Amino acid sequence: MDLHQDSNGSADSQSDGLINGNGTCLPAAKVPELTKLNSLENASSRSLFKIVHKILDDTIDNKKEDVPDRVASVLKKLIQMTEQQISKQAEYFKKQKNIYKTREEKYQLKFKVLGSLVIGAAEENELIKNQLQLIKSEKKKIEDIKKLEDVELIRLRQEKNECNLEISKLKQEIEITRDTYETRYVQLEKHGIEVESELKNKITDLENLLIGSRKKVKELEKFTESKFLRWKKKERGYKNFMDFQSGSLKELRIGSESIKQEVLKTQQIYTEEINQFGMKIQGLVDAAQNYHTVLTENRKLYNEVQDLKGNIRVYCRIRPFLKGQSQKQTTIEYIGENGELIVTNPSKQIKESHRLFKFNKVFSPSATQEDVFVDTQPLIRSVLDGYNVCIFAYGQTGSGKTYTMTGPNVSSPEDWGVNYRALNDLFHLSQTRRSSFEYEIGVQMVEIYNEQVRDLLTILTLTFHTLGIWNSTQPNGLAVPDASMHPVTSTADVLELMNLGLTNRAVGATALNERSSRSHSVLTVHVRGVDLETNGVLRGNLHLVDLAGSERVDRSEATGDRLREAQHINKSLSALGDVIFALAQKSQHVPYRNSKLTQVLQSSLGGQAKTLMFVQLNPDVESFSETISTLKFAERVSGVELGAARSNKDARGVRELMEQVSNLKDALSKKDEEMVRLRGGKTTNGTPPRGECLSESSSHKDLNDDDDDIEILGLGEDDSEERLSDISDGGLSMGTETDGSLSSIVELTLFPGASKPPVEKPNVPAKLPRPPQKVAASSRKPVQTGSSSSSQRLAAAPSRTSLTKGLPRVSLSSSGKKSTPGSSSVKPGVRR
Ligand SMILES: Nc1ncnc2c1ncn2[C@@H]1O[C@H](COP(=O)(O)OP(=O)(O)OP(=O)(O)O)[C@@H](O)[C@H]1O
Repeated sequence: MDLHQDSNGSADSQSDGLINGNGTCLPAAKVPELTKLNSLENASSRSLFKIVHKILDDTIDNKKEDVPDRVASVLKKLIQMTEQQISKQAEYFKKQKNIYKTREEKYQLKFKVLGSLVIGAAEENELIKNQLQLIKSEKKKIEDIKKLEDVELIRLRQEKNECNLEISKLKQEIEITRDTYETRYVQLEKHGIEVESELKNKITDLENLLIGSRKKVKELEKFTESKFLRWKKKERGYKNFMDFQSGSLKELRIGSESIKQEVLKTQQIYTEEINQFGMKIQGLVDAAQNYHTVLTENRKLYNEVQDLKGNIRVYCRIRPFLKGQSQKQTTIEYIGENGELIVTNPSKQIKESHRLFKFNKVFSPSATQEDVFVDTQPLIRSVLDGYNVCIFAYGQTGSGKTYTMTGPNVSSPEDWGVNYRALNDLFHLSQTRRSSFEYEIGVQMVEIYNEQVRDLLTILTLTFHTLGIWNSTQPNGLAVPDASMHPVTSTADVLELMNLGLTNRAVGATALNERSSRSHSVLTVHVRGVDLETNGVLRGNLHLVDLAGSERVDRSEATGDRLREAQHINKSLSALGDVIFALAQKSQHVPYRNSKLTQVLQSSLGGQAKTLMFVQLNPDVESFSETISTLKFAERVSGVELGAARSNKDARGVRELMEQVSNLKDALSKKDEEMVRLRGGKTTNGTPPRGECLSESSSHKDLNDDDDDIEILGLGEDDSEERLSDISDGGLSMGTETDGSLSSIVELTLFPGASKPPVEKPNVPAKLPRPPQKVAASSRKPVQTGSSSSSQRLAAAPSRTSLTKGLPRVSLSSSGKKSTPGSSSVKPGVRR
């Protein structure tokens, strides 16, 4: 606030006077009095300033000396007032500030309220707008309806007019109709009166009739009553009859109850008996199980004996249908676990279409390379013990010979055939024996093509060098010394060499098989072992032979070179058959020299070697006749005994083996006795149990197994023997062929486990297949069957039959040179 203003806010004093406390201006002459202290108290600041100015002016003008005290007091007062005013002003400002603050807050609140009010108002506004919109649309609709109603109203009005017109018309019509009806009514009334009188007459007539009818009803009631009484009588009679019937029914029930009790008793007795019977059967099952164990052991022993006797083993392998052949019909009807095989020609449902063969083993199409090798392994391993072993694959083109011997894919060990697996196994075994033996293994591989021997392990040149063959008595035991010998120490070496060999192998094309091998390939593994303890040397060699296809020449449609090839192949296969046969006959002369193949294999086909033949079959029905001739050949081979295999070491070993043979024979006879005991002792006709017979001829074991099976099925001894004897009529053959009608019987009798139910045939054949061993065995005694005709037939059986019966004939005629006399036939029971 301006200092020139007093506390009451009065106006400025005049320039020449002072303003007093009431706001009036003081004259300048009174100033000195006012400056006295008590009067200054109430002076305003403006007047004080004026006083100060006056004093100062006076002082300047008059130069008075008492001025300073008064001035000082005035100034002091002035300052105090100024201070008070300032503090008042400050307080006033503070208050004002607080007031403003509260006002501001209030206003802010109001602002907020107003803001929310504004938002609410806006929303409301929006709603109202919407409602307005709705009302507008509603209004429009109502207006539309109203328009429609107006139109309707006009239409109704028109209708009303029309109706009015109609009504007036109708009214006129009604008037007319009423008049006509009235006249009609009068007429009808007249008529009614006439009819009434008529009806009254009729009613009196009817009443008379009713009286008559009532009379009749009464009569009828009397008649019905008498009938009812009669029926009642009858009912009583029936009731008596029913009572009698129910009485007898009760009696029947009691009777049936007692029968039931009896049946229950009988059932109980039966159950007990069945339980006892079950226990007996259990005993029989146990016995049968033991019997089977004994059978298995016997079979093992038999195999060992057969091994020692030197029987040529025959394994039959059936190849599966190739891709794209799945729709083809198969000729294989049955594959038994014990080497039985039934082939049939499904396209010809004739009697002879079923044929049974029996070999050491039959591998089904699903058999793996490993399965095949596992059964071959023991034979291969004996090479390390100094034995000569020959394994060859025989069969028509495309039947799987190369698959079995070599395998389809060398790079995959699972596909390896017998060749690779054999060498692999030999390496493995020689390693495990290295502490007691030191082995050297060498490999030769030759091919016999058109009767020329060629080395397959030299680098291929355009012209093959034909090699000479030495006989096996050469000091080094090599049949083809000129063929390169390759020492091998690992499977990798073998793989490398055989790859070279396979590349070099001559492959020709025929109509039957594009890849058909038209040559025999012979892989020979030579093993030389030194016993580190005794320094004794043993030598063994293994011939692994993949023969060329055995099919007939006419079928392959070959001409020219191919015909010549086929003739050579057939000639060598015939020669192989002849050699095997001569060995079986113990002939003085064995015709090794008839073919290069037999010359090469000489050391492994002799009496001291172990021989295994894989018979390969194509299951395709088109190959049926080839299959049969292959199987016939194999069947003949399977019965051939070459004599005990001998190890190529000192004689001590042979003696040991002979001892082993007699020990095995003893063990076998014991087993036979045990088996007879299990089967229930002696036979009914007093003959010694067959086991005793068989113990004398242990090589009959397979047949014996069959006999046992027959007996289990309840066929009489005599009967079965007769049949078995009859079979030998077949001559040489190891008697395993049979006709079509036999198949079911064969299944039932030889393979009781076969699931196929036997089909009843009208003519049961008198022959049963006879496994080869029985016929071929030298020590076989004629079986006492009580049927003289069968034994006569056995005696009268042809003495010799060609071993090469199943072989193609073209080569024989074309070569013009047949095997040595005696080699073309075989005795039915090969005697030793
Ligand atoms: N067990 C099998 N499993 C699968 N395929 C097989 C079997 N056996 C043979 N094959 C196939 O059948 C075909 C013919 O087989 P392979 O060449 O071994 O017959 P082959 O008898 O050696 O014929 P060739 O007389 O011409 O030498 C081949 O494609 C082969 O892979």
